[in-house]
Amino acid sequence: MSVIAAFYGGKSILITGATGFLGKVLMEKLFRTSPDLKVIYILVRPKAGQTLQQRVFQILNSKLFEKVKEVCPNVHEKIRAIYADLSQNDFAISKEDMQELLSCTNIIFHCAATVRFDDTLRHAVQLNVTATRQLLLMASQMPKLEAFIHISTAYSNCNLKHIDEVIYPCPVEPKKIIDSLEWLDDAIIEEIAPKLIRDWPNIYTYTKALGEMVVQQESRNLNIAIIRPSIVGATWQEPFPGWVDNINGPNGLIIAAGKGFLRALKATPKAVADLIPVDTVVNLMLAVGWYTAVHRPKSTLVYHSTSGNLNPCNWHKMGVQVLATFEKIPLERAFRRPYANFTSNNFTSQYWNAVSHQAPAIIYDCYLRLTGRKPRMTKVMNQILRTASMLEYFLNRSWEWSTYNTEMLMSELSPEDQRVFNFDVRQLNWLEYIENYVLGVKKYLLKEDMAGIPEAKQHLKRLRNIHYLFNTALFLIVWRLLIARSQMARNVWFFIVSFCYKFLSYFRASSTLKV
Ligand SMILES: CCCCCCCCCCCCCCCCCCCCCCCCCC(=O)SCCNC(=O)CCNC(=O)[C@H](O)C(C)(C)COP(=O)(O)OP(=O)(O)OC[C@H]1O[C@@H](n2cnc3c(N)ncnc32)[C@H](O)[C@@H]1OP(=O)(O)O
Ligand SMILES: NC(=O)C1=CN([C@@H]2O[C@H](COP(=O)(O)OP(=O)(O)OC[C@H]3O[C@@H](n4cnc5c(N)ncnc54)[C@H](OP(=O)(O)O)[C@@H]3O)[C@@H](O)[C@H]2O)C=CC1
Repeated sequence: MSVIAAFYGGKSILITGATGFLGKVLMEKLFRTSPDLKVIYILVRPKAGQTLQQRVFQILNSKLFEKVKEVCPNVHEKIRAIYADLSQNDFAISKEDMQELLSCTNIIFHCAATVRFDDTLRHAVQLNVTATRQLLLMASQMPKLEAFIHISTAYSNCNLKHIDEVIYPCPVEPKKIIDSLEWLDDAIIEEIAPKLIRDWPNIYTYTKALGEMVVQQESRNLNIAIIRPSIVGATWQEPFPGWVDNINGPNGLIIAAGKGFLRALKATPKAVADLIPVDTVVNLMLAVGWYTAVHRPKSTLVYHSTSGNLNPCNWHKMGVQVLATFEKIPLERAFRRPYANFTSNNFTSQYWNAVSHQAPAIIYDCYLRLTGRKPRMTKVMNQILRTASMLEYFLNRSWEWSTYNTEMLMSELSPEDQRVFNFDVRQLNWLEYIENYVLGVKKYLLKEDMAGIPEAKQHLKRLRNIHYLFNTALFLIVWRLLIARSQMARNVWFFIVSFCYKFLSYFRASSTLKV
């Protein structure tokens, strides 16, 4: 019997960010392994014209929750969606709902955040810092609270090379930033943002670092732990391999590569690709929730959920395997054949951008114009290149994250818990994982049918023929122009033709002699 699964039985659990990538996998695992839990409160806002109930209905009826429905048929009754907007005062939660949350919650998993790298400083601080402070304040008024688990990121201190499982101070106090944002106008905030974030690469990682400081400063007597995942990828094993549902991080790049839009990337081939499967992160979160509540460590413990120091993979290996999978299982209606080139050199990268990305997009848009359609490829290409350039910082560096706390926790688990809540990334087979990941992107994110694979392969063959035809035509045109304009080109051409002629004559003569 799993000790951790039993621990969550009968508990009231509050999850923020439950509609996000990590949040959904967390809920799924909780319902599947502890179907006798009392209730999961989720703080949700209406979005994209959907009410709270519609959003919950959609999640529970998704493929991800298929297994849950078998083990926990009354899952609908155990989930309680509470209207909340984390960027508002008191989260805009009604008095009755707040009362219920304060009096009943046993465990909090705080996953909500804005993960956009280019968000405004005001919004990112509101979500990643102020909302964390507000939630801690709420937590301090919860008499039954046993543990508060805060999800940060392994990149919150990416301005350092070696990162320990400790909270590092930020140069400016979070409180000072929160206070000043109250009276500064947006234009001034955006002007001072680059000065504030200093050597952090973007607003996201900076505000996540501030969020950790807030956790440390406002922890009062609470049992708190911080989890820092690196780049969270598709599921490894549970509930099934390869599940993924948004275009963040690697996912967008995998699609862009598979569709033949992205054929080169400014990345250091040997740099560590620190991906961590989402189910591994969730297993660690649940183990940390149990450990923090039951063992009550004296200080706030930080746990790294990373793969680089235990089972490293690099971008080259990852890129090669992504391409190998596209050979077997191509995406439908590709723009060009998938091809990949990792380069860390600025000049080469700009060359590839011009030749492999911008030129084909312009040519295709000309074709669309000529055939009376609206050009769109240049816009799509620019968006992909913008995203790729935002991720460049992470593709050209390696970090060392120590994992003492994570390994200590692993050794504290019973063999059964180590199996049910496995977060030992040493057991991960990268080649298999990446293949399932790419397959998952095709099936669950792009919703492409496997029956369409033969047609997709046929389409790639046609693209290859077009490519050869195009290159031959280009060569002939360039050659014709050169011959017409340059005496030297004519001389070279004359030399090549006469050399070939002499070689053929010699070959014919010698074969006649042999006979
Ligand atoms: C030898 C082999 C060589 C191979 C060579 C090469 C080939 C390559 C082979 C492949 C190899 C694989 C390597 C993988 C590398 C991975 C590196 C990852 C590093 C990650 C580090 C992460 C570290 C930190 C980790 C963390 O700690 S946390 C999480 C990380 N955070 C992020 O990953 C957010 C980033 N992104 C943004 O910050 C924003 O995306 C931004 C970028 C500003 C754009 O922003 P923008 O241009 O505005 O575009 P969007 O608004 O995003 O969307 C644009 C359009 O897509 C639509 N759309 C948005 N969503 C969705 C959605 N769900 N579902 C459906 N559609 C959506 C939206 O509707 C809009 O459509 P439209 O309206 O135009 O029609
Ligand atoms: N994905 C990754 O690679 C990594 C993620 N992390 C951390 O993990 C956590 C979860 O990330 P992930 O699941 O990927 O992110 P998602 O973007 O998928 O999910 C973010 C969640 O936060 C919610 N949210 C955002 N703004 C508000 C708001 N104003 N009010 C209420 N809810 C809000 C979203 O709700 P809605 O659906 O309504 O938008 C969504 O549920 C974050 O803290 C992130 O920093 C850390 C390392 C890597």
